[in-house]
Amino acid sequence: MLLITTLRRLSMANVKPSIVFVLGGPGSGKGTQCAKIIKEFGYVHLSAGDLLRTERDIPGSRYGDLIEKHIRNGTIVPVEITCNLLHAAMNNSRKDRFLIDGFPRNQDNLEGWNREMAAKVNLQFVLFFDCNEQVCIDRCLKRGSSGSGRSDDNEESLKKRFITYFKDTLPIVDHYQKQNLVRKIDANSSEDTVFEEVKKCFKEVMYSTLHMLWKQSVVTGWKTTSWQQIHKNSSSTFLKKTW
Ligand SMILES: Nc1ncnc2c1ncn2[C@@H]1O[C@H](COP(=O)(O)OP(=O)(O)OP(=O)(O)O)[C@@H](O)[C@H]1O
Ligand SMILES: Nc1ccn([C@H]2C[C@H](O)[C@@H](COP(=O)(O)O)O2)c(=O)n1
Repeated sequence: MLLITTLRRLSMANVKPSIVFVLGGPGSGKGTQCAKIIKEFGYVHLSAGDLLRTERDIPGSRYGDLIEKHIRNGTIVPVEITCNLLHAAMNNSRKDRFLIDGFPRNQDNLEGWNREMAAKVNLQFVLFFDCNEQVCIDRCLKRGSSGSGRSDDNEESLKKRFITYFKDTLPIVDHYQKQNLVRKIDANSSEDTVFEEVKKCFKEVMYSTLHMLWKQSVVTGWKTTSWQQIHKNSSSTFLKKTW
């Protein structure tokens, strides 16, 4: 146990915040799954959409009208606004691991992030929720009729949001796929079934990071137990508590 805690500290010696981008169509379950991930694995959840809605609702915000126009039209707010909100939320949290939900959503988002933030963080992977369009639409309409209060949970906005998703967001997923960074999850089934897949994915990434750190510690001559011993000790309860 002590050993792995030490390994983790070593990993943070060179600290850059770790980021997982969470992408998928409107209603694919990004927010729902992020809520589960933070409980199990201790990340901070930052939803670009939520940050924009909060900014829109601040009385006198100079961006309020612009944000609302984009939300209703299903188009994407200029990256300078979204990236600043994300950056501020990361700084304010004082934590070092973030799920960034609903970003980057188009080429402008990607370029702005690469300009301002990419070098300051460690992008772990992109979690991509692959979900049938009609399943997503039904979920969002149900969310709207159950009182979400969202101005875009209606058929007209959803049509536009899906046009943006197919035209602008999927190419961003492809971009990261080419770098082998995408972990695709089938998001059509129940919340719990989807989460089982999500958990597998996070555990794989964590073990492979631990393994890399363990190999480094061996290279630098640090006395360690065998990898098998570490693997045996790092149960999922352990990962939940310490990772
Ligand atoms: N696997 C699932 N099965 C059925 N309903 C689900 C599932 N996952 C989420 N939902 C429901 O579908 C709706 C949309 O889910 P959620 O808000 O998590 O999606 P999202 O991808 O974050 O959406 P958006 O991009 O519009 O913010 C919610 O009402 C949620 O309770
Ligand atoms: N990177 C982003 C994320 C969100 N928005 C705007 C436009 C979206 O339709 C809306 C809702 O986002 P969601 O809650 O579905 O993630 O917010 C954006 O412009 N840029």
